[in-house]
Amino acid sequence: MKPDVLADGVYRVAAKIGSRNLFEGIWPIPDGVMLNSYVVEGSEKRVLVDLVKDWDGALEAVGDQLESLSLGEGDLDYIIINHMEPDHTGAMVEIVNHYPNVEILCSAKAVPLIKHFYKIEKNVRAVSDGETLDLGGKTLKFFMTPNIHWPETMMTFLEEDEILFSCDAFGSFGRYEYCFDDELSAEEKEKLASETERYYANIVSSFSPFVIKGIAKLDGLSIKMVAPSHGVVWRSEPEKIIERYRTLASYMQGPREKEVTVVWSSMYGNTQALLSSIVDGLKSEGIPVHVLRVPQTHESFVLEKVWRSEGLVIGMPTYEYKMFPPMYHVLDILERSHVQGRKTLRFGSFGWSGGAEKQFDEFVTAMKLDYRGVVEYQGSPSEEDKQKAYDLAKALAKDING
Ligand SMILES: Cc1cc2nc3c(=O)[nH]c(=O)nc-3n(C[C@H](O)[C@H](O)[C@H](O)COP(=O)(O)O)c2cc1C
Repeated sequence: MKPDVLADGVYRVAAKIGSRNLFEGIWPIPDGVMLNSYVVEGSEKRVLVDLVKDWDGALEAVGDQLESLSLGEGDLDYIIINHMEPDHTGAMVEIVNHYPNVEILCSAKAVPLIKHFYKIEKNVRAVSDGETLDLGGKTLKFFMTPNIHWPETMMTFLEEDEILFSCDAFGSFGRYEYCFDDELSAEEKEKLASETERYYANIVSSFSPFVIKGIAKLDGLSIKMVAPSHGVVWRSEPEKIIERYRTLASYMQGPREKEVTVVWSSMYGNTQALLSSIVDGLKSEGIPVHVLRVPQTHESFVLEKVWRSEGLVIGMPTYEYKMFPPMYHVLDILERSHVQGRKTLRFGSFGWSGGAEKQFDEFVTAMKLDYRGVVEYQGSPSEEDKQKAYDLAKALAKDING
């Protein structure tokens, strides 16, 4: 890859990470992910904003691009660390060794993390909220935006070119042929939209109140480009991705989309036997329905759909006096991501004692679900069970549609 030019003296140096990797060791990335760093050259000082980890050749790729910008040994004055997560800092030791006199600028909360993760204490300086750094004709301004995504997170704004280096915020999964959103084909734009939403749900959703606060902090800034550390640079209408993130964050408290996500599992088909009654009942009200089976569908995709949906239906049998284990895992992920308040139904089969419902009740409480009831039956469902499921699902959809 070659560096991409954002403005005079401003470059993206990026690496494409392949699809065989899991992001954060959990989340599938069937279309890979971008690791973006940025170079800003003033007339006096040169800066690298965010780093990479040595992952799938990223360090070499970014190193080659830095060399092509004549950023050889000794030619870099500052490294800005917006966020300490190792996908943006993993190669810090190698990069600092290459630029031994470089000064690292970061938030106060990042200083001890740099010490403990990388044993680096020399030439590390905390910057404060609103502080500026003059590079000679280019001025960087720092905004503390804690918890988007870790407590030490900040963003960096290049005043003259009106470019926001936002690190994890406004990011997306996926690898893209081109640097800027307006260069993508219609097909790539579609992928970008859905990979932005899945990235948000998987990585950022739990921090939604901080996203809303962080966006409020950016109010009043004239932003020409949003340059995150994953995905593309938003150039065509940067306010749209900021608005999109505001909407995604608002799904935590609501309002959410008038949609229902049905998450179901079944060992021998008895729970599955009620699925069509549920789906038919929902669809009879014309509401969009997402139907996802677990464990066949990874929780990454389940979380994406549940995050946006006002309605949730969980189908699962009893297993060893408790919930079917893959569904327990999915609900645990949903709870950690602060999925709350969904209008919810459950259905499922048991053999002799039941037990799934008792354990599910704990999630109903923890997730503050607006629980509309359960259709639970021994063995296979009766015609009455099917009718009850249809009626409950229809009533749920009707209520959501308002
Ligand atoms: C490994 C295993 C453990 C089970 N444990 C229980 C149990 O503790 N209590 C119970 O009522 N049924 C239990 N069952 C029975 C199932 O809940 C029952 O077969 C149900 O119909 C399965 O639904 P499915 O066909 O949707 O998988 C168990 C079944 C299996 C295979």
